[in-house]
Amino acid sequence: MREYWNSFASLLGVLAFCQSLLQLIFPPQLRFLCLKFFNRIFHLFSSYCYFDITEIDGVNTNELYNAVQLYLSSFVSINGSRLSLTRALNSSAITFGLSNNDCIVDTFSGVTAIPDLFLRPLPEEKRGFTLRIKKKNKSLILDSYLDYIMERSNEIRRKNQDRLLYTNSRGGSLDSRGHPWESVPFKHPSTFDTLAMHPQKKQEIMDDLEDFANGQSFYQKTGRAWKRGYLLYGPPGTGKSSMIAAMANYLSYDIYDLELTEVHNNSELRKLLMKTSSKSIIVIEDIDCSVNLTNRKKNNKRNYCDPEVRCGSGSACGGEDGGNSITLSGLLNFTDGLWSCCGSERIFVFTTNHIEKLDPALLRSGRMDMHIYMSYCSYHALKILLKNYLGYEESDLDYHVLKELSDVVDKAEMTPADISEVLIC
Ligand SMILES: Nc1ncnc2c1ncn2[C@@H]1O[C@H](COP(=O)(O)OP(=O)(O)OP(=O)(O)O)[C@@H](O)[C@H]1O
Ligand SMILES: [Mg+2]
Repeated sequence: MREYWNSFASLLGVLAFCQSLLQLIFPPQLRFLCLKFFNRIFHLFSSYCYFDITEIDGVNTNELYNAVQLYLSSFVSINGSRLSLTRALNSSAITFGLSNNDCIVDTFSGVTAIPDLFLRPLPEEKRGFTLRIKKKNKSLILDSYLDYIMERSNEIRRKNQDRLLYTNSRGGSLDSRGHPWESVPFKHPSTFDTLAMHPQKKQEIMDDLEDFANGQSFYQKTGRAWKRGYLLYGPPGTGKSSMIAAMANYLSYDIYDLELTEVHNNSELRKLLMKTSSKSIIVIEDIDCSVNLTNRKKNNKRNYCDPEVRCGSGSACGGEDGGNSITLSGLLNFTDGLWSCCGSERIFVFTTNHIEKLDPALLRSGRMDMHIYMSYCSYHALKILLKNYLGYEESDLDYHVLKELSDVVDKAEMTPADISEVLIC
């Protein structure tokens, strides 16, 4: 590594010397021609090729430049003698960057040969980076290395950035950038540690989420869209919304809270879906209340004008796109159809207090992969609440008190929300 650095640095030194010599002796035009000539000679005999990644590409900003900048921040240690510090919008993390004329030698092991990659910031008047690759490795690694940088930078960005909670509560109107979603930083403190439920069930859900997040190759191999559906059901105050927040915090995903009553038709639903990003949880809360989703058979036999298969307040007819309400089939397409696969690594979560009101089509396996019953407070859940609110471990409590609690808690049919209120007082 050091070898490459030294040879490159000495080459730069020679070039800088030639340049200053030229400045002294020749007029600017001749100087320019000479430099061009030297450059040609240099590149002809060099075993490397060079790529400039500039900040601005014509009038557009260069996405690759930002990606490289972020990627390099993962290399630079705080011990460096001179570093640039940045903090991006919506980010709580500070990233480090190279200052001018510093360079980094990277090795990329995605291919058989280990290529020499050399990233160096361009001089200040032209902000950018130079990437140096051995000529013989150029075709072998260039594309895959750049893809790798883009992927890594997205990962770093996601890790550094505050997660966002999106809503479509403005109805169908778009913001100034043409986005149908509005967002605020997502700061819900619920985690799987604070969630009161049976530890075994909790672990099952965490394992399932983990498998999903790490399952890219499985989904590719089996030809399945990389998405997963969870249906959370149970009485009010049993932690369905808290579970969604815990999932998002566990996986570091954004949340899209879809307000179905604000969606006018199926095509609008599709557009909303298209504008969601990967690594996100798309939530429809209280699905039985937001839409009338019963009796899909009628939906199939009759037409979309049947008020029983429509949702929202409007009931004007007009087919899938012309009307002002969405249909059950539109919603099923949203979660399951071809459009659900635009983007990847997305989780759908539906919640309901009344699972019996939902159409079997929504419940069939494959559509909602996991049905999670959020129950009244059990003894195990109670122990977690006692720890959260009062700091009591099981060992801090008297055996008889514990026995009494375990006897009464199931019969009491109290929700974790009820018990939390009692414990706060
Ligand atoms: N399982 C739980 N673990 C920890 N806290 C809980 C749990 N269930 C409820 N709570 C507490 O009760 C409050 C309300 O819970 P939450 O909103 O998650 O319930 P919900 O099931 O979504 O209710 P709803 O059906 O009315 O939407 C939470 O802010 C949390 O403090
Ligand atoms: Mg809720």
